[in-house]
Formats: sequence, C-alpha cells, structure tokens
Amino acid sequence: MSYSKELKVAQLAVQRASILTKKVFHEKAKGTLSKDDKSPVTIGDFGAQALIIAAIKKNFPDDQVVGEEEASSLRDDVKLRDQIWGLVDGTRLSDAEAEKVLGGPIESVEAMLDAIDAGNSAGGAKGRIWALDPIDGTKGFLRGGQYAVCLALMVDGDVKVGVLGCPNLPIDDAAPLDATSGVDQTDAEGKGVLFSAVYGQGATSRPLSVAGLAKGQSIHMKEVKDITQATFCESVEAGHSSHGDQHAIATKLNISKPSVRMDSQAKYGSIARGAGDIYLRLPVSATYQEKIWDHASGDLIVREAGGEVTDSLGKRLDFSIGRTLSANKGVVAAPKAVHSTVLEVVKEVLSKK
Ligand SMILES: Nc1ncnc2c1ncn2[C@@H]1O[C@H](COP(=O)(O)O)[C@@H](OP(=O)(O)O)[C@H]1O
Ligand SMILES: [Mg+2]
Ligand SMILES: [Mg+2]
Ligand SMILES: [Mg+2]
Repeated sequence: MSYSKELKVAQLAVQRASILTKKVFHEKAKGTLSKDDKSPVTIGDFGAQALIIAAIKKNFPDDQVVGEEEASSLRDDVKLRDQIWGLVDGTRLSDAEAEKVLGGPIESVEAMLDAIDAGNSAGGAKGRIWALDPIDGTKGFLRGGQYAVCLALMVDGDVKVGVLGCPNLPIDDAAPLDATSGVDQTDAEGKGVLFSAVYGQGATSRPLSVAGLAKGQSIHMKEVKDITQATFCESVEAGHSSHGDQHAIATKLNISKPSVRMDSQAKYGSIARGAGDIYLRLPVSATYQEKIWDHASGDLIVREAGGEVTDSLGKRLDFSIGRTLSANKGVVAAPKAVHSTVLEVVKEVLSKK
C-alpha cells in the first residue's frame, strides 16, 4: 500500500487544525478546562479534534479514531460550545482545492460535537484506526512552549502513516536545539513545520504554512560520532518523565550538554531531523500507562528517519493493545547505531533503583 491518499488527508487535516490552534494560541483566554485527571484541555484541543475527525470521516467513513478528547463537558456548556463552534466554523485552508480534499466545513454544532465524540474507539489490533492528539503538550501550548498536532494511521496495530504539525518549531531542519528551544516560543515568521512519514517510504518535513499540497524534503537522524556530544531531549513537565533518571543516564554516557526540555512530540520530530539526537522518557509512576496518541506519529517518523524507538526494556512500542501502551514502560529513542548503547545505560540506571 502506498497510503498516498491517507497521507494527503492527514497532512491537510493537521494543517487546517493548526490554523485553529494558532488562532487560540494568540488569544489571551484559551477556554481552559481541567479534566478529571486534573490535566488541562482548551478550546483549541476540542476544535482541532473536531476538524480532524470530520476530515477523516468524510474521506474514510469506515475508519475508527482513537482521539484524546470527548465532548461531554461541551454538551452541558453552551457558551464554551459556541465559542468552539465559532472557531471551527471559521477555519478553512486558503487553498480551495485542498479544502475540498478535506470534505469542506462541518455542517452544524451537533455535527461538531459528534465528530469530537467519534474519537472514542477502543483501539486494538484489527483494522484501520487513527490515533489523534489534537494538541499534544497542552501545558506547553498554554505556557508558550512547544506543542504538536498529531495524527497517525494504524493498520492491524502497526503505524503506517504519521503526521506531526509543530507550529512553534523552526522551519529549518538544520537549526540545532538549544536551551531556549522549548521555552518562550511563538509561531512568528520562520516557524511552523509539518513532519510526515509513511511506513517503508521515509520521513519528510515541510513548512506548515505553505499552500496545501506541497511536497516535503527528506529528513534523517544525525549520525552520532561521539555520544558524549549528543543532545538529549526530555519533557518540560517533571511529572511526565523522570528528570532524575534521565540526568543519571546522560551522566553515565558522559553527555556534557544539558538536556533540551520541550513539550510534546516536537521532541520526536526534532531528533528525526537531526536537530537533536536522543529522546528519553522514563516513567515517574509505576502505574501510568502512556497513551498511543502521544507516540504513534513520532514513533514512525523517528524510525523512518533512521532511528530506533523502544521502551526502557528494549521492547518496540506496541500500539495494538488499545488506547494505551499498556505493554510498555517509558520511551528510549535514538539513532539506530547508538540505541543499544543508550538502552544498556537506561537498564543499568533503572536496575539500581
Ligand atoms: N504521569 C504522566 N506520565 C507520562 N505522561 C503523561 C503523564 N501525565 C500526562 N502525560 C502525557 O504527557 C503528554 C505531554 O507530553 P510531554 O511531557 O512530552 O509534553 C500529555 O499530552 P497532552 O498534552 O496531549 O495531554 C499527556 O498525555
Ligand atoms: Mg491532554
Ligand atoms: Mg498528548
Ligand atoms: Mg493532547
């Protein structure tokens, strides 16, 4: 399968949703709610999920979607619902041809709520299932850090297409990461990149804002000649991965540069294009299960760019079980040639706990 139609729809859907998230990014009031687990969700998360699922359902009506958000809180909150509808209804791609590919606008408020709720698939190992994170790194989005609009297609439990829209990352693949890459970011000129990959066909990047159907350029992980000079990325939020364990691993590898902290799957995109080298996400809690939508796109993009992605025990991430990566613990992503070296140290540090 070439998955060319799936790729095109996914890229355009992510591009259109990013237009919406960028509007919200520049609004002071982002309509933030606190979910049951105390994590934030904004009008941008809901609006982006609605736009993307509507486009998937118009093009591939039989496909399922595992989406992060659901609309129950909006059905009781008319003000918030109407605010999101205003955004969703007002967001189009400037390229009419491309907008047509997506199936045009959503018809009504009801249809918007239904689209959001159509992200309720249980996931699994059978059939075509999309994994959607409308805003990954919501805390970063609110803080003015990095965030990503993430969409991946899984077929029989394997990721076949992965797309990441990163409005606040530099367009330039060669721009190296530094301590400022994850903080005080904007989507000003020169920013906004769309990463894509199709299984067996490599990974690409292109500016997020160019008219609809432009082609991307190939991206590759950087060759790490001397691991002590590697740049490693980790979450900003200390509650999402263990900064302490990650520091211990970097120290054992004699990595001298401080970690680059950034929110969202922008970390996967950044190492895939060689702006950084290693992404470590070691669990803080023994019970938390990583969500498939936080990793599906990034996993494929990094592997197609010449990287290896496993959990902290060396197992490939298993997207076939349901909405979570219940068979995995943590994430270790690195160029193929050095992954085993990094993993060995990860195991050593974790075994001493
Ligand atoms: N205790 C925890 N451990 C690991 N990840 C967590 C977590 N609590 C929340 N997350 C996830 O971390 C994601 C952000 O990742 P990062 O730290 O790399 O920016 C969040 O995505 P959302 O922002 O989409 O909710 C959320 O799903
Ligand atoms: Mg969330
Ligand atoms: Mg997320
Ligand atoms: Mg999210």
